[in-house]
Amino acid sequence: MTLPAHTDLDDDLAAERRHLVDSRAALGRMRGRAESLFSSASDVAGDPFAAETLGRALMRRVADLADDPTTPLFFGKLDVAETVYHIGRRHVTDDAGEPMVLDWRAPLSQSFYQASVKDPQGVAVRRRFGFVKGELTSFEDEHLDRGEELGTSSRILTAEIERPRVGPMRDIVATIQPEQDELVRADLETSICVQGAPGTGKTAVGLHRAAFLLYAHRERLRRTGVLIIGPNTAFLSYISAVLPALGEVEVKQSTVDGLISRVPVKGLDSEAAVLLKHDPRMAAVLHRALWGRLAEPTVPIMVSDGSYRWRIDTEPLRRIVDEARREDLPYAVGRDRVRARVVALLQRQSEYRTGNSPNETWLKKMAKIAAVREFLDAAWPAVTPEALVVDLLTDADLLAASAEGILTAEEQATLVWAKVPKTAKSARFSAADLLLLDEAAGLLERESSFGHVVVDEAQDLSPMQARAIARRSEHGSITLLGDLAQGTAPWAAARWQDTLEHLGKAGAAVVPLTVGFRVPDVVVALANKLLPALGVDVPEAVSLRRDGDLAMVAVHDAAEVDAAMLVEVTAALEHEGSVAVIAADASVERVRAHLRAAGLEAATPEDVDSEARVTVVPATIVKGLEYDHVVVVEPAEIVAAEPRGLHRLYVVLTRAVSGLSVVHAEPLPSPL
Ligand SMILES: Nc1ncnc2c1ncn2[C@@H]1O[C@H](COP(=O)(O)OP(=O)(O)OP(=O)(O)O)[C@@H](O)[C@H]1O
Repeated sequence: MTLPAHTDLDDDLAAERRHLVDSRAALGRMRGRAESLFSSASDVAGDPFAAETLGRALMRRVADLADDPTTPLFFGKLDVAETVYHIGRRHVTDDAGEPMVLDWRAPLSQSFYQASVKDPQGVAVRRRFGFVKGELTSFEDEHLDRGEELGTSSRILTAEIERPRVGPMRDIVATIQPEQDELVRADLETSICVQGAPGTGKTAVGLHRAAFLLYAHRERLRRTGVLIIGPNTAFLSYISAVLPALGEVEVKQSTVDGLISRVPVKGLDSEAAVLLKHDPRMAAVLHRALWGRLAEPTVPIMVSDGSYRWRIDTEPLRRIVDEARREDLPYAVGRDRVRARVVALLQRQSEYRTGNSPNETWLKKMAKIAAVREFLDAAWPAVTPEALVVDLLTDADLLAASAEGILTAEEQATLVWAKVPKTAKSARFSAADLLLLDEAAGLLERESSFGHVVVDEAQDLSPMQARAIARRSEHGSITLLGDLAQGTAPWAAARWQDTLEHLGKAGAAVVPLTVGFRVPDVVVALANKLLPALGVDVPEAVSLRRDGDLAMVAVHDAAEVDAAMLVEVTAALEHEGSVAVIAADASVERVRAHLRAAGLEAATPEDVDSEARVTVVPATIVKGLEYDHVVVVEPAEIVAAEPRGLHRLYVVLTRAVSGLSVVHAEPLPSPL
């Protein structure tokens, strides 16, 4: 590549810096205009309601235009057909409305991520900018028209990947890779499943796709909403800053448990009961238990409205119930439908007899009148999710009838509660019961559907959890992100197709990501030794990172492990960036105490804004997180702690950005 003469380069840099200053000033004016519109909203709008609505929209606009001096307004530039376009986190226009910076999500910006020598898309030159503490300090050009292309050897990309990690996750808009961009910009109707090795950017892709869809379908998604589902609260706090940094604040983030928590958890299940309650056969059992409540009408309805007496025979009543049953509506909707049809029959009789249509009051009265209510309570009884689940788990006969041919007698016995609660409301539901309650609620009434749902660490979804998500994305699309090799739940998927089916998105394509941006190749090589033992068919990761250190520290005695850990932590603190000690859950407090005794107060993984540089993380919480330097304490103990311990160790070994130390007294697990 030929570099321009020294002075040209300086001139160029100066011009770009001027554009940065001008763009910032223009953004300030945009905000000023929005603010003055906001303060005069009540004069412009005709009535208080309109003023309120307009005010809210303008307030949002003012917030949208906030300028964060620590993030550069643009990070790239395209030279297309003699016109230049700066690409940044948001649109900035000058006073005449001409673009000064294009939003990275705009259609034209796509070429910044996708243009290549082979397919230049009209781009003559692509420029990437380097920043140091918000100051524009350098740039890097690719003259695509002269056959220059840097790909992953871009110095600016490398610097971004190798930058020390501190605090919460950051956006990657400046360096999204072509295969990531394709997933980010997949259209709203398309559901996709991304299988990617650790650190290939699955989480990043999911979050950027949410931001992209919100930009491309703002109105629709503002109405229906976008939901991000993550494995635990530590993970949610780790990713919580990414979307706001991209200007998107109206996205709901939750765990599956948070999504379905309709009652407080007070009960505890046996391991066998937990497994069963995550099994999709429970959906079939609940379905049968609910619809088994219907009973054939055996007595006619006889009512009087004060002036006349009306009668509906059992035959038409039977027809009404059968018809509604065949319509396959949610149970509670079906019940309302039956009531409405009974009232319609009474209405017709009244019209026939009196020659007049009865009024609203009459219709309402008939809908609630005792005879109609009694008929409904017998033929199509009302039920709550709580009552349905309590009945099923406390009434062995009902369970036997509902589970016949679905669950074995032994499985049924596993489910039955020893104590019958006084009322359904006072029942001590377990965490797994929440899944049954949610399933029951979904049988009774339709859930409202999000426009788009991103599910991270999806390999750990149980079929019943997937069904809970399916109910909330029935009319929307999903982005499913995960790695089968990192499946640690007892029900973890072995094939994506199964999960997709439970999610109601069987047609979604499974797309691999294989380029790793986090884990250095020496560390990847160590973790990859575990892959053959994990029983899944996934492509190995290829690391972009040639830097990075791996240290295997063997000590002779378990009593020396903590001291060796402290040596590794102290050495890691000599370098920039975050340090994590990952240990089996049972050893976390011991490790923390040892650090404290040495004067090191360690943070917890939930506390992403902590000043402490060292975090102690239980092995079961570390999924999805990353730290510059990771010290793993006693891998054998991590493996022994749970049935899928080797999968857990694979997760633990792939958290390091620049260095990994493995401290052990026990022999390493055999694949290593
Ligand atoms: N295109 C990119 N440019 C720069 N950094 C990137 C890029 N893609 C991913 N990264 C970085 O790589 C790291 C790993 O990304 P991410 O957490 O999204 O991976 P993941 O596939 O979800 O990992 P895991 O399987 O461990 O959950 C993050 O620090 C992320 O910012």
